[in-house]
Amino acid sequence: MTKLSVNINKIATLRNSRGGDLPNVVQFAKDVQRFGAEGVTIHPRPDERHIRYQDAYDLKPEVYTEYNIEGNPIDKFMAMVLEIKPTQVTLVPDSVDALTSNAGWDTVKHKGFLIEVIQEFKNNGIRTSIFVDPVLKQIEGAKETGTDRIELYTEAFADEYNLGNKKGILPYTECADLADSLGLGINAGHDLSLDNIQFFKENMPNLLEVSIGHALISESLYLGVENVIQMYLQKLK
Ligand SMILES: CC(=O)[C@@H](O)[C@H](O)COP(=O)(O)O
Ligand SMILES: NCC(=O)COP(=O)(O)O
Repeated sequence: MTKLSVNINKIATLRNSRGGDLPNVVQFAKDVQRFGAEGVTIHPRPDERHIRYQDAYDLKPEVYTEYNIEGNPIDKFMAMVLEIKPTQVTLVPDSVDALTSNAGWDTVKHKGFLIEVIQEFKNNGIRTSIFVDPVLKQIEGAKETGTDRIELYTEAFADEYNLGNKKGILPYTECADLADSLGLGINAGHDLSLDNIQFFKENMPNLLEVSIGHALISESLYLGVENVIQMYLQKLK
């Protein structure tokens, strides 16, 4: 059984575009859980252009499933996560100006830093995960940091799948086998969608959790628009 954690960054991005509180991020988190999502993921960035730090606090009492906070562990991020104490923190090495996450950690180069940060989160009872590319030496490096889990960065898989190349799954299955043998839990995310998720899941038997945002929110718009148009037409009669 693989848990679905819904990344609600896009809801905050839409809200921020008009400055008000529509759509309401906390209400959306409550709704996705009511509809069956098994977790809520947010990824606050230093410039807060998507989800804001205040949202992370506001969500805390409302997320009764798994609360996963992703981000680069700069001081401000660490202080916030240590105060909120979500179920899981996922460490992502984003640069400040990254449009979206675009690389996993170099777990070999940053081993010392990651050991320190992970220890601090674990001492506070927060499960840890590290965002990594599907590269065997990065999985071995992740094991040495003491992390509970890895999150496999799935953009490369999604791109290949889109092009019709199903072999793009192979680095992921190899890394998953290795992670499993090392006792690391396996999460995955980035560009997963209704198109590719079933194939990914079927090939990753030990997949604990996926976090999905961009495609899931876009698909919700496409799949919901007919209903909403009909509702407007009724009111305009
Ligand atoms: C680590 C990861 O792949 C996601 O957190 C992704 O970065 C979503 O963040 P944005 O919605 O800010 O692009
Ligand atoms: N960790 C990945 C995530 O939260 C969502 O990524 P995406 O579906 O928005 O690409």
